[in-house]
Amino acid sequence: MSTSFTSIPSIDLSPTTNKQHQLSQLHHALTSVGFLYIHNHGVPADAITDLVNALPHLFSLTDTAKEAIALHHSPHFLGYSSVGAETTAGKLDCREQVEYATELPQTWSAENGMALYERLKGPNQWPAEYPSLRPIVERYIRELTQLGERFLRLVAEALGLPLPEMFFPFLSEQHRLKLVHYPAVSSSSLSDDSRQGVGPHKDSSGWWTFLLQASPPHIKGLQALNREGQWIDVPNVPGTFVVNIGQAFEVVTNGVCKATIHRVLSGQDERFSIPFFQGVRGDLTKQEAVDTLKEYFQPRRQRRSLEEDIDSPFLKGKYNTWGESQLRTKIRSHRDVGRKFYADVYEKYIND
Ligand SMILES: O=C(O)CCC(=O)C(=O)O
Ligand SMILES: [Fe+2]
Repeated sequence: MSTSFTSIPSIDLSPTTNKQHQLSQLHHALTSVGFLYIHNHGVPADAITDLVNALPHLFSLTDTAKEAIALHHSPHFLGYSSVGAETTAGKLDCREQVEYATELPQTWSAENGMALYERLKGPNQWPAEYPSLRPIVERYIRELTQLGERFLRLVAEALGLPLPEMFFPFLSEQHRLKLVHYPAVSSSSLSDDSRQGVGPHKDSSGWWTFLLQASPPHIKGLQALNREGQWIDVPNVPGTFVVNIGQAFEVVTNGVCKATIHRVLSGQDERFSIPFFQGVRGDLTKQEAVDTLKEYFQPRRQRRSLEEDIDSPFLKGKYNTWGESQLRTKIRSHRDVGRKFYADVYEKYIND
């Protein structure tokens, strides 16, 4: 569990910053907060502004154009989904989104014996009405892939691992990017809990999340939960990414680095955001995740069981690989896609 932090630390990634100070700040953020900002991150400003400027245009495409790239056309769960298509913590979220990923060919086929979760990898859907979007998104994914690797080296150092690339073998070749639009709601009469943009959750789809808040700083919404049960605002600080731990990283670090619960409240202004989910390799097994780096991560207190202390559906679930656990989550959240492309396993994943 995260501590009773009341603000989110910010780490300077500049190569010229004081290294000792940087690593000790990072260590604190990793083990006590689970949420941080990074600045001087090295991603070129125009790679960011090009994408930020694209979002209002993308989401103002016609319903027909959005339908043409809808998620239900894609066995890879890539594409557009409309407001009300997702629930989190048992309640409907209020956001529309387009999901992209590292552009890959589909190599899975029913005949070639590859694991079914390999079918999550495949090509994106690009809107014909907005051809200039593709190079902008592809460049951004490339830049964030590199940022993710730079950051992971520093994390390994801050956590005292002997080699900077010790987290790399857990990564997938596929990272996922969501372009998200929270429409404005008339919120004057609503309590915080009823303005659900996205409900309370830990990031379950990746290793680390790098989030770009893509609306002006006065537009709030993102909040992280501390140990006292207080929601702490995570405002948009220009020039930063918000970085947070995903559930697989929590497992691999033996619960020493926690994935912190967060949510988004909708407001009277629309809001845009862009989370990048660093991908985890599909064939990673529970055993491997738990054992590989265990010697470096001793929990601070005695625990009765691993599952008690590490709150991870992957660890608690029936399925042994990360890939299968992800596929199950995707099918359960987007049942139309599941029924259409994964008929053989649909019932199993819905009812297990
Ligand atoms: O929109 C945001 O600021 C956060 C979104 C988020 O937490 C998510 O999509 O996992
Ligand atoms: Fe999230």
